[in-house]
Amino acid sequence: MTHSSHAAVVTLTQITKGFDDGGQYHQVLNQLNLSILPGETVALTGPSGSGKSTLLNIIGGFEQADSGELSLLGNSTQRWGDAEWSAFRRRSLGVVFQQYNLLTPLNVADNIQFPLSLLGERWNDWCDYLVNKLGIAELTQRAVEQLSGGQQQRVAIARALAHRPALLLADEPTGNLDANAGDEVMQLLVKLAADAGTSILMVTHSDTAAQYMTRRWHLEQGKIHE
Ligand SMILES: Nc1ncnc2c1ncn2[C@@H]1O[C@H](COP(=O)(O)OP(=O)(O)OP(=O)(O)O)[C@@H](O)[C@H]1O
Repeated sequence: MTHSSHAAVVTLTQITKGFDDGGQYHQVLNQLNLSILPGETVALTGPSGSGKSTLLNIIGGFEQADSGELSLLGNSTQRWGDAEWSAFRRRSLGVVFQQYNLLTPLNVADNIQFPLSLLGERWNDWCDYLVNKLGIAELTQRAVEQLSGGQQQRVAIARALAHRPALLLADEPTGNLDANAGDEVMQLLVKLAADAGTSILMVTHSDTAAQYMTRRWHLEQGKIHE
């Protein structure tokens, strides 16, 4: 896999996806042509059921489009098998969900180190920077289930950015937080992703959260309106 710093992080060409809905074909994504450049941040909005999660899942390789082409970091994914997808996710992808999905038997530091350990790397200065900025430096030895929701989401952000991925996929990252905690998390997410050179694609129902991104894709009836 080559990695050109000038290539788009994500390029979708004529991406189409539908599902069988009780014998009827229901088209969710209709010939989408989109790209995300290095460092760009995009809010993905749209009504419930419009296909936002489906689009995120296709970009992360968790679901396959019916037709069209997906390129990541300038590489067509058409012929990728499990090994190429794993390598891409390990090296170049971070994810943050509404449910924090932390590894509960592990403490904070081990959660943050986890993506690095998959790359044969260790805790480093960037990890120190992340936990300091996120205000969780004092919590690194704590079990994650002892933390508040806002604290757990900060740990999830540190884990998602620990390996400075090219792309962060976020699905309602502030969905479980109150307005103040949500604003704080969004500010930190945007700042730290910028420091890491990470592009963001974030699904959200929240206008407030969407405003933190520089672009907005509104998905409705299979099409994106920007
Ligand atoms: N595996 C599947 N099999 C059948 N239908 C599916 C499948 N996955 C998604 N769908 C359908 O595709 C449509 C889009 O679903 P998706 O979850 O992507 O929407 P969404 O915009 O993320 O919704 P929400 O905002 O409610 O999370 C929905 O009508 C859903 O029922």
